[in-house]
Amino acid sequence: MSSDSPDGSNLPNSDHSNGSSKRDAMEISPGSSSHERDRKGHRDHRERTRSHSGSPSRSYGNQKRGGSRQGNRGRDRESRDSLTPPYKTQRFRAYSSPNNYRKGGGGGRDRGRNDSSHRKKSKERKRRDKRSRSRSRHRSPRRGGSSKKRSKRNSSGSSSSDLSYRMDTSLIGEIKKKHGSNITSSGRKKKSGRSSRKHRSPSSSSSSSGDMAIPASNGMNVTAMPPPPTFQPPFQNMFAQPPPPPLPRGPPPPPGNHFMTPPPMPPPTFTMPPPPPPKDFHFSATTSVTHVALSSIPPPPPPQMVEFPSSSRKDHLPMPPDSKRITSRPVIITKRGVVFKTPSDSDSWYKTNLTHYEMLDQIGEGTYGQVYKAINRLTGEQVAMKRVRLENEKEGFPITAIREIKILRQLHHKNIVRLMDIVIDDITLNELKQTRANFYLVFEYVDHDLIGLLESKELVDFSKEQICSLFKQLLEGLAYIHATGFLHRDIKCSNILVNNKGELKIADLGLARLWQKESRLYTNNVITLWYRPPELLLGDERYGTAVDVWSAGCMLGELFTRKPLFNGSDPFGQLDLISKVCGSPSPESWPELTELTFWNTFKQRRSYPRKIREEYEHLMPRDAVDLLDKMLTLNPERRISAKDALLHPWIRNLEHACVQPLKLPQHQDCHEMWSKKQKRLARLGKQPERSSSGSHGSVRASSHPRVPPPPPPAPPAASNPTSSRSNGAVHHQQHHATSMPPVSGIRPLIPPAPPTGHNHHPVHQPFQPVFFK
Ligand SMILES: Nc1ncnc2c1ncn2[C@@H]1O[C@H](COP(=O)(O)OP(=O)(O)OP(=O)(O)O)[C@@H](O)[C@H]1O
Repeated sequence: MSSDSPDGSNLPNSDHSNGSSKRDAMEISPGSSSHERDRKGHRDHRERTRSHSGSPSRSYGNQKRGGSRQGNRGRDRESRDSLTPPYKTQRFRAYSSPNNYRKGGGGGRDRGRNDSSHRKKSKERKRRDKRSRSRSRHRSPRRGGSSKKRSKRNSSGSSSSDLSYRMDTSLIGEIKKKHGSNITSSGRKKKSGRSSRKHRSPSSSSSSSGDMAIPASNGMNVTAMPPPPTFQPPFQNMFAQPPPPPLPRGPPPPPGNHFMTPPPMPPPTFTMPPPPPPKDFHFSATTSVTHVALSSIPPPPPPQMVEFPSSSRKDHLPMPPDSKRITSRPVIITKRGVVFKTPSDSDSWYKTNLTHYEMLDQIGEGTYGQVYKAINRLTGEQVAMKRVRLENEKEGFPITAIREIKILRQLHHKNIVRLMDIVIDDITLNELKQTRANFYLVFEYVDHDLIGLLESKELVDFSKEQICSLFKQLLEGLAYIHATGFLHRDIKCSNILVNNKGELKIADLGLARLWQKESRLYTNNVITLWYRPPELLLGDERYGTAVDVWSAGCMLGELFTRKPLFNGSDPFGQLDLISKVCGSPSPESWPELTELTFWNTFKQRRSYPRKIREEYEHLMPRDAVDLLDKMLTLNPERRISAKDALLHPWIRNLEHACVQPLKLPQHQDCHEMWSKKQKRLARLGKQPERSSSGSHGSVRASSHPRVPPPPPPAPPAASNPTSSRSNGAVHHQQHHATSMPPVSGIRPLIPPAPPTGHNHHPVHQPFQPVFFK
């Protein structure tokens, strides 16, 4: 049985504790004063002594006299009744002042026993205890404070009293908290009166100071806990009572009355004058070594007052726009040791909240929320706001969003979409605790995405040079991502944005992650199926930047053909489609193939020859086909890198400035969601709607002449699934346009709730990027 547990949890065995708890529960009433409790303590001790010396029945005889209820303190006390005699002595000493102990504790007052041996024993114990007490008073703080030593010194009274004292103090605080401060103060003062005067030990003095220091509202206040009785502060003299002022001397006695007048009192003398307290030392009743150390720490600088644009809502911003805080993290060091400078534009972060944005329309539906077009009311700038739904409280902030934020903050390139800010629902901090807030990633607004443009054949036509220019931009962005040590892992047309100036931006880095060659395994379940490379389809988990190059290669073909190259409906179906054009994978050209998980499962009955050139020569320039061939190499080790692709003759020789500017629809923003909606309407035989975002909402409507809506796109050829992307059976099925009312005037700030029954976590079909490595 361990008797020295700091929290006392393992003090008694269960039987004893139960019994004694019950017993004690009947002894002390909640309103009983500590004086009463002290008396009870004496009684207890007497009873215990009796019980110990052979009359157990009597030890329970005082049940009637005591109160009825008691909290922890009583339980703690009672729970120790079952302990061995030495422990009992300790316990009792711990709970009673030495004075009380002398009065009632030693057994000498046990009038029920007159045998001399017992008296002798009691006296001996008393003496022993006295010695132990005097020893403990002079013990150094270290000894007294060492729990290790304490646990060894099982019979040492000081350690136990130290422990019990702490418990006692905190429990008193608890009781005070429950019943008011008048419960213990008086009792304790009374109890410790004599002993405190006599010993002036920290324990005794702190009993009163402790009472005063413990606020009634917080009984467990650690700082208010007085030092243990055996604790001697290092600067003991500093804590000595200041000398009393010399007594006022009266006028000199008249001569002749000397015998009547008492001699003037000499000023009190001190053998050791109290030294002045050290500089910067703030005395407190609980001062200890720790406090000395703390006081030597320079105080923190005073908090800076920061001006928020909207002071009423400033508390719910993720971080205050304290410029000092932003400049305090000027560089980001990645695992690879790549150092990025924090961009200068990050200074503008966290300076806005949702009230600063006017939501115009929904333009996209993402994996973890909707994307809205909005206008910054302060600057008039158009932005795209990607809503991050906190659907599941347990899951917290989606990891994909965290990754996207983290990575985008490190990527700064003209061909990568710029993350401008993060804002939160316009709610107070209290509301935030109760409800699930929405976070918004604020991006620069880009007018179109590539899928929206490719599907709007009537509106957009690309020349070969324009495609080359776009593709070069894509490669530049991708080469940058790879050079900085990241994999995008979701390159596809809907994630490639193009603005009206013809600038391409890579978006959606929700699946991106840091990549280290040969370092570890990554999840295989990434990249939308149609853009997924063969190594992933065969279960490779040690892939690299080549996966993005394959996806980009698929996009190159798609830019010319305006339809997806390989639109399989499952991984093996996808692999089959790839094999028909790129040839069947074979260990001859790809030796590592046999090590891949699904290689044995994927047994092709037919072996297909490679025929990329034949397939695309008539659709693309020869050089472009050559690059396509290099990018769609089955063996990832032999696949061209993004960096090398930029050196390919078809790309290298292109000058962006020499390319005819893209003629993009200014009246209509072409995003995937809008495009899908048009197709749906066309299928239903309805007149296609103009997207509100296309006219830039009500804000910019007047600046753009309205043109007649474009004719509905031709219905998809359902018979041939590979003939058109718009078959839609597999591709981007997850993007359901919500029925947003057309914009008329300023839209409400809070975006509409997602439609009921809608899958809030649309995923790339048919795979679901759930697990990340
Ligand atoms: N900065 C932007 N400007 C304009 N439109 C954007 C912007 N960002 C995203 N979009 C539109 O929103 C759509 C969805 O955005 P995004 O792909 O980033 O979300 P997601 O949740 O990652 O979607 P997914 O599940 O398809 O990966 C895009 O296809 C695009 O049409």
